[in-house]
Amino acid sequence: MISNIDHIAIAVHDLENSLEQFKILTDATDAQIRIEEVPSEKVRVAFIQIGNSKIELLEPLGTASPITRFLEKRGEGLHHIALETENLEAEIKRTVKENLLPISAPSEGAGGKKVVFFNPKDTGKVLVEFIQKIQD
Ligand SMILES: CC[C@@H](C(=O)O)C(=O)SCCNC(=O)CCNC(=O)[C@H](O)C(C)(C)COP(=O)(O)OP(=O)(O)OC[C@H]1O[C@@H](n2cnc3c(N)ncnc32)[C@H](O)[C@@H]1OP(=O)(O)O
Ligand SMILES: [Co+2]
Repeated sequence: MISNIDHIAIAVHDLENSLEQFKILTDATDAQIRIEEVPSEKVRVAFIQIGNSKIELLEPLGTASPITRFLEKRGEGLHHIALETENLEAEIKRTVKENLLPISAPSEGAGGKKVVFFNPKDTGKVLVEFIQKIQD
């Protein structure tokens, strides 16, 4: 089951600069913000927690990052939405049954959570991430 919109991600050139803007927009305190490097995805990321969801700001780590390519082709802006589930494998099986296949096998995202992406060409030109909830 998809239980929540975990985050909405925005590709940015300069994480600190964009974070300052989004702190003003959201009135977030430092306690709501977490910054992390995710080498497996070649990104540096800032999460701003807002209720049950987050805004994820993505800065590329190096030229091979998918965010580098995105910024070159499309500039800064909305990059993906992430849908949360308690059972990633079950959700992948469910979509595969409907002929909707992920881009690749699940990998490690921010906070060590398992994530998987669907190609925007199959999902209304919007990149969609599934992210597995860590059980409390
Ligand atoms: C922080 C870790 C993790 C988390 O825990 O939340 C993350 O969020 S990591 C985020 C970064 N990682 C990824 O984005 C991985 C998944 N992405 C990919 O596999 C690729 O970027 C892609 C989506 C398959 C595109 O790669 P590629 O085909 O090589 O790029 P092109 O530049 O050739 O684009 C083809 C086509 O797709 C359009 N496109 C690209 N990115 C997006 C996007 N984010 N949203 C919508 N559309 C996108 C691009 O414009 C091209 O379209 P056309 O020009 O019309 O052909
Ligand atoms: Co994400």
